[in-house]
Amino acid sequence: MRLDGVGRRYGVRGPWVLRDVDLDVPARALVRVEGTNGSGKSTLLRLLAGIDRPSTGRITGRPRTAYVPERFPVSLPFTAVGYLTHLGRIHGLPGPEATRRGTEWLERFGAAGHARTRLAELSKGTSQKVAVAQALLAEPDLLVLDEAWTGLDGGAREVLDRAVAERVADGGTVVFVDHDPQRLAGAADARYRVADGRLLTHEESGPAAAATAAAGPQVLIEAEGAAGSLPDAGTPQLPGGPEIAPGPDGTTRLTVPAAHSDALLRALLTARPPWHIRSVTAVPLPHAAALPATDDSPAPHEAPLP
Ligand SMILES: Nc1ncnc2c1ncn2[C@@H]1O[C@H](COP(=O)(O)OP(=O)(O)OP(=O)(O)O)[C@@H](O)[C@H]1O
Repeated sequence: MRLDGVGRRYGVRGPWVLRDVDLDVPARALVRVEGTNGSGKSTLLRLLAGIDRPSTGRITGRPRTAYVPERFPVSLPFTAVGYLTHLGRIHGLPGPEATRRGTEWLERFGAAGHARTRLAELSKGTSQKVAVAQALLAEPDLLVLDEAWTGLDGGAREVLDRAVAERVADGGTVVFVDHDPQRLAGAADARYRVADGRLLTHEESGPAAAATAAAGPQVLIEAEGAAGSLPDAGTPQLPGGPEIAPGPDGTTRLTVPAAHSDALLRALLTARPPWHIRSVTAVPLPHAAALPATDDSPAPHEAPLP
């Protein structure tokens, strides 16, 4: 499956929760997604699970997918096994096979005694076992787990850890979010972080990367536009978290690490109404002044944009 230029905002004027997400979801892989509260992890997982659609961009090549949402709809009028049979049929299984697999997963999770209990009467932990079982019984090619371990007892967490490993061993892909940084520690094939509306690889987002970006080359963008046209102006959601200062003739000067300048330019140019870019200038590194000057030192690059 592939995400190309995917963005998601809630409401036509809402702030962008995700922007410009390009992602190849590999086959046979365990993928961890991290990020602070409210950064957009669940939003990304809903897009990956296919239960929400991007506001912009495209998702192609969707495999057979199952999803454990962050919140389970407990008010549905089913017993646990009735619900699992129903969901199994939605996943394309014949009814008796869906019931067999559902019952088996309830047994594995130590919840067989609640097979005939109505969903509304289940404890939170047992509801979560049912939520996880409905996804596992489908044996999907892509399994999306949004904090699926939360509320499970220790034994059930181990069963889910094993089930995830089995899915990947069978050639599936599991994408998960979990608040415990030790969850499946060391097993993930890829790690991503949602930050400032962007999806970054673990390497791009680590403290070392942040420090390198901050200490590395900076770019000064001089632009003209209506402050109100940038929904995220002045918030960390603006790519690269630029330093913003008034410039000459009513312009605004935005300084960002060079690694984020393209993303910031895109944000300015796609704002409504769009900003006009006056100039983009590489800022010399602060320690450059301490180095002996040479005649062939590169001059700061200054490039007015069309
Ligand atoms: N259905 C919705 N309607 C409006 N805004 C939403 C909706 N769902 C999420 N948001 C907003 O999108 C942003 C990202 O939310 P999301 O739930 O994706 O973050 P998260 O990283 O999963 O957070 P948490 O770690 O707290 O679960 C938040 O500002 C949230 O308020």
